[in-house]
Amino acid sequence: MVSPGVRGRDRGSGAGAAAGEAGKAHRLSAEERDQLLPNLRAVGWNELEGRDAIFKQFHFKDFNRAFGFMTRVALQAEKLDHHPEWFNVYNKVHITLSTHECAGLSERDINLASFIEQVAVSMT
Ligand SMILES: C[C@H](O)[C@H](O)[C@H]1CNC2=NC(N)=NC(=O)C2=N1
Repeated sequence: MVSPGVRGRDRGSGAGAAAGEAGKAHRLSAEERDQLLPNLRAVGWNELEGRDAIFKQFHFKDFNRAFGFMTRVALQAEKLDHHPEWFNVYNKVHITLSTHECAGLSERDINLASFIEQVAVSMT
C-alpha cells in the first residue's frame, strides 16, 4: 500500500518542507507512475481515458456509511488543501482525483487516494 504521506500536516508552519512538499505540484513522470500506480490499480483505481486523472467507485451498505466516508475524506481533503471531484447517490460514491494546479496526476492524488482507501476499508 502506498503510504498516506504527511503532506499538509505542517502547512503554514514554514518549517523546511522538502522540495515539492508544500510547493507547486508537478505531474507525475512515467517512472513515478510505474512506481506509484500499481498499488492503487490493485485496489480498483483506474486511469481515466482522455484526462490525466484516476477514478474509483465505492459502494457502501447504506447512505449513512457512504456519507460518513465522505465526511472523513472531506475533513482530510480540507487539511491537505486537496479536494476530490465526487458524486454520491444513496450508497454509491464515485471519486475522481486530479490536480488542477498542474492539470494532471500529482503525488497529492496518490496520497489522497491512499487515505481514501484506509477510510473505505474501515467503513466496510
Ligand atoms: C487555492 C487552493 O489552494 C487550490 O485551489 C487547491 C484546492 N484544492 C485543490 N484540489 C485539487 N484536486 N487540485 C488542486 O490543484 C487544488 N488546489
